[in-house]
Amino acid sequence: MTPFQSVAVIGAGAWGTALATVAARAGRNVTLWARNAEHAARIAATRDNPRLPRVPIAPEIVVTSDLALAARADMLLIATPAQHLRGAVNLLASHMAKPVPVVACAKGIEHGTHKFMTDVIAEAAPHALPAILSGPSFADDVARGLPTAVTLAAKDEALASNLVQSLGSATFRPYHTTDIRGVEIGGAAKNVLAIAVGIAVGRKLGASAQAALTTRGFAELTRLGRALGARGETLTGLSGLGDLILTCSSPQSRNFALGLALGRGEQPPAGKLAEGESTAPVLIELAASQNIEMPVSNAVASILSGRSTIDTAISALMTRPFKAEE
Ligand SMILES: NC(=O)C1=CN([C@@H]2O[C@H](COP(=O)(O)OP(=O)(O)OC[C@H]3O[C@@H](n4cnc5c(N)ncnc54)[C@H](OP(=O)(O)O)[C@@H]3O)[C@@H](O)[C@H]2O)C=CC1
Ligand SMILES: O=C(CO)COP(=O)(O)O
Repeated sequence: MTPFQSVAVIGAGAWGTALATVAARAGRNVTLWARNAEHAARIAATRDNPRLPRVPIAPEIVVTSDLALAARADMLLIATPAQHLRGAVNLLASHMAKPVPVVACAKGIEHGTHKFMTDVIAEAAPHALPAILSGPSFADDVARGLPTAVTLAAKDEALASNLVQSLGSATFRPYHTTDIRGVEIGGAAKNVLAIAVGIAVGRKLGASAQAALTTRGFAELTRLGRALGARGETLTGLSGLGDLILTCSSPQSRNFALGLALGRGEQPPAGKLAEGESTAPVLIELAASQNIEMPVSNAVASILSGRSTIDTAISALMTRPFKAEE
């Protein structure tokens, strides 16, 4: 029997709902927590979440807005947006009676502190056992049971492996690692880079430009990862290169779709969370503090803040001094 029989998912958005479905398929007793009591009641009654429409929510998943109930689970998955993760874990911490694994499922870096998600968990809930789950996985694909593989990292290898045993199934295949930082960097940076590639595609710059930007984006993600102690195999693995490839190649990605709209000169899709928008300014601050060059991410941050037009940013990227490829 798995050491973690019950799972609570905190945050009933698209990803939280998909993860609740994953845990139920793996045979766990699942609670899905929504912060809004009315939303929780509606999802519980209709077994449908407007944030992930047309994906039936299994009857055995308990949907609630009672945080004390959710906090009783053997493991907790936090699926809020990255900038709300601290607030959610702060609330949870007062209900956590014993040290339980708290798995960050958000992709980003906290504004102001430059902290990655597991560091935020460790600060907000000192008794938690922080972990992170990330990789190429669209909520809709995952919830529909399409084959998906991700990375799950915790400091302790046995814990990471037990978490994998608790969530894995024939359609959802997590790989474990102890390289928490590597997993966090890949998930945060790929969203910013996907906006860049979306812009290029929206501007009709061609398939060659799409491949070049994705590859040079990966080079800067790797540079930052190495500087922060990430392992090469994590950066080239599912949560790094894997998620970058997915997000930089599909309009199903909200980050890519945001870039696409910007590149076409259209209004970005309304009400869609694109984490890269929040991550871009903090990512380039973090890179600058480490003396790491991230020209593609810088271009995205400049465009989003209005400091640069798209055409100026593209021209600046293409006229940088020639250099050796690394
Ligand atoms: N969607 C996807 O395919 C994937 C998403 N992710 C990551 O998961 C994270 C969440 O994304 P996603 O679920 O798609 O986003 P959504 O916009 O679909 O949902 C976000 C959810 O978070 C809830 N929320 C916001 N603030 C808080 C808070 N303070 N406490 C509790 N809940 C809160 C919202 O509640 P309310 O409804 O009340 O506003 C909403 O239900 C992001 O970091 C994203 O990068 C990772 C992999 C795949
Ligand atoms: O993280 C994701 C896929 O791995 C989801 O990507 P978007 O947030 O860009 O939709």
